[in-house]
Amino acid sequence: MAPRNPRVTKAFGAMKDLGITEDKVKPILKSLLKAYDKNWAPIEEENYRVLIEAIFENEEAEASKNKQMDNTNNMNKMDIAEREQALEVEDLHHDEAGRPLKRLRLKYADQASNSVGTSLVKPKDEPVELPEFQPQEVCSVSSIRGNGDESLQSSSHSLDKSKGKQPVSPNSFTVQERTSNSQSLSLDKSRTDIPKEMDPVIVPHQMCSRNKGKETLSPRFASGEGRLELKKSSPAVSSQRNDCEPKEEPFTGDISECLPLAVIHPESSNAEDSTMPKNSSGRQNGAEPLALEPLARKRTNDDFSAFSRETKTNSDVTSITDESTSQLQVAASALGEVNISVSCNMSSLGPDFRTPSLDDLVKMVEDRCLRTYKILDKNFSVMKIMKDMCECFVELGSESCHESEKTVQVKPRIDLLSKFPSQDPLVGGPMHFDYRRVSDNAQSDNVGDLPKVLPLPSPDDTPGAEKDANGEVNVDNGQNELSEATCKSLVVVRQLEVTPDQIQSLHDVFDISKGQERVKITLDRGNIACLPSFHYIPQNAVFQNAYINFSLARIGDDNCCSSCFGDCLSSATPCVCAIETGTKFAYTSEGLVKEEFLDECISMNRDPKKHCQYLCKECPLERSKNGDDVVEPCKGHLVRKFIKECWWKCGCSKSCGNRVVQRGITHQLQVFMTEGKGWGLRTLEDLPKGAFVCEYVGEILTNAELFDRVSRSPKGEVHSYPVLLDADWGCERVLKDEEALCLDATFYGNVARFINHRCFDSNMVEIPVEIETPDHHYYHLAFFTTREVRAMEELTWDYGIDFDDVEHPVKAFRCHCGSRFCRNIRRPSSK
Ligand SMILES: C[S@@+](CC[C@H](N)C(=O)[O-])C[C@H]1O[C@@H](n2cnc3c(N)ncnc32)[C@H](O)[C@@H]1O
Repeated sequence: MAPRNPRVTKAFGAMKDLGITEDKVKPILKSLLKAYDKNWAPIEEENYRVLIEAIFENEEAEASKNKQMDNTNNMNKMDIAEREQALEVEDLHHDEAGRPLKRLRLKYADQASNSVGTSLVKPKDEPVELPEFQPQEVCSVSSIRGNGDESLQSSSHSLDKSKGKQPVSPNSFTVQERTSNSQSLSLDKSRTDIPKEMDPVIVPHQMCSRNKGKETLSPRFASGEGRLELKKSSPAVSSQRNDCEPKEEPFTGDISECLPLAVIHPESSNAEDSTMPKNSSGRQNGAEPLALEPLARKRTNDDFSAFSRETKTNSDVTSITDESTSQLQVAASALGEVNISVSCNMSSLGPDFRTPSLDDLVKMVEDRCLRTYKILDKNFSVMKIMKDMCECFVELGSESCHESEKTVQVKPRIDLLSKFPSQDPLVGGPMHFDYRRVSDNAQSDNVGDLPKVLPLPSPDDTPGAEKDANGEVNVDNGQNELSEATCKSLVVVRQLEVTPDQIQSLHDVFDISKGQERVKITLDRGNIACLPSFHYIPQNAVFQNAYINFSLARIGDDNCCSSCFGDCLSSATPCVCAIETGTKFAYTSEGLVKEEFLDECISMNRDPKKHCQYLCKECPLERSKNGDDVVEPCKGHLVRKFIKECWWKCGCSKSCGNRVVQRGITHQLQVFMTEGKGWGLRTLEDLPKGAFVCEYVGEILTNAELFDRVSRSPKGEVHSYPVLLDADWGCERVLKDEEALCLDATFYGNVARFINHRCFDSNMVEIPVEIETPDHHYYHLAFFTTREVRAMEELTWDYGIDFDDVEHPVKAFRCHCGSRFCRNIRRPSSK
């Protein structure tokens, strides 16, 4: 076992003198060291005052939690008299038999109430009586916020602002609320109805006063978890003026402090803060000069979707004191330093823990990712993911200034090893990835505008610039301490000409469905910036005029199996929902389309001429081509075989085997770049014949809307191939414009928008599926495999495109399907 760090020993000794055991001290000390970036000085100051306070707060938070639980349990059982009696006994017990920590704490707290933890925020309207040792300043209360426009409630305004260094008292703590609620919250400790996920995070305010005039790093103690995290009081994060922020004192530019100037907390960066004045460029005005652009910009759901997914959901954050074990923070300084920090709960680390080597760590993570996430690319790299994160952060943050900046130097760096010497058994800590942002702009004196940027000659000219094996330029001009990294460095030099479309795409690498499908839909790693911009929707949505009637009243008894229960497929006689498919269900119990039915569908699609075609009296397609003047005769629409699935009004269960398409995508799919056809879709797993892959989802347009849209679209705008829902068009009556429907996935769509066409022998066939409507006017278009499809095979369907129809508003492409039956190849070149 390595010798223990003497400072650790000393700290344990000092705590032992106070009757605090090592096992209580250890997690707190570890967290503090992490919070202070291994700077012992503030911890050792004033005979470990910070440490003692943090231990007290942990104790109290735990006791408070237990007490609340006990009270809730007891209250349910006792009548009022018993409650009063019990409270008296409890008070007595607390007074007489308080634990050493509690007694110590009371020495400071002449106002301490009976209820544990009353040191927390007082209600706004109650004046706070301060003990004489009330601290000079109080950190603002900040909050992990949801996407709403929640405002923050701070108690700080009601507290004394008198100067002078004071010992920390129970009343000197404020509470950070983490909430996903859209309501403002003022946490009153007397309340027992505080939801668990709003467990307070306690901030020893002295950290603020100590750092007055500089950016403040407040260690936040997540009660009950023995965890601290660094938190900067920034207006971009806390929407109320921070009382401990430097109001008069400008930023010193003291890089040695190396404090984050802005922090994006998971799901917290709804930076458009109505309480903060803005200058004409939309940035925050006022005395806080250091908030970075990325935080001053309005955050959209899409913008941060990748971060959100990779970080935490609101509920994750709010349940921090329970199951949550990790948190991601991104911090940026005005000097262009960005620090991505992952905090993990290390409470289970034993005393023998040794910091592993960086190479071992990276290797292990990569192995795990390859196994766990079915990543098939053996070149997958953790460093690449971290680099991507840095790039995304830069690109997001640089949106407003990208015109004036030519290059960005991204330099993620893992300094885990150099920062955490292995001989200190207590110190684990976050991985830091640092990068510098550099432009050819002159250095700005106005720190309130943009982060300062350093002039950068072309990377190749930069003194100390070296090209690594990948041709990436690694710059070290010796001007900053961070560039003296002894660890691995990655440098990427890239143009900042990134459009918002590309930014959105960058966010979708890990799941282009943004969590809206049951499975993740990944994007192949290559060329991620080129993915077309579109909104992922998992279900069709009406664009504007389409007439679709979903009402339950339309589903009569003869359209649903209300007397069924359980699984319709297992009943002896098929129910009414099977009538559509000839009183036989279309699906097998494995959820596959039955072979016989499937083969018929394939055959009809492959040779429509051979099969029956409807002819409309007045074809909506021709009508939209030619207007109302001369409507050409209908060229025919394929007669289609429908599947009818059970639905809400049916009596069967949700897991009934006659519900396949409505359950959504279940197989692992990936969008990838094909040769000659743009993006395509492939399966990452073997699929049997008849398997449901996905449905074609898009905007439901009227046929007229589609043609109007296509004709107005700028030249060169690529439309994903729209589909007509024309199965019903051949019915007796003439369809009105709003009744002739189609689907367009160009702007809103699902993964099907990436499926390419293959003439004749495609491995998927589209089958119309009736779910929530009793007729064929509106339906779902679902793709099923026509044969076994091996993992990594591209998925294709035959668009039914007539390459000779030059009048079709959606222009045909030059087909590169590669099929030996390709209809486009046979087309005479003159056409
Ligand atoms: C539904 S999208 C498919 C996804 C598309 N490849 C992309 O990159 O977004 C249809 C478009 O893909 C292209 N495409 C599809 N199948 C093709 C094929 N067999 N040969 C050439 N281009 C094809 C055409 O540009 C077509 O308009």
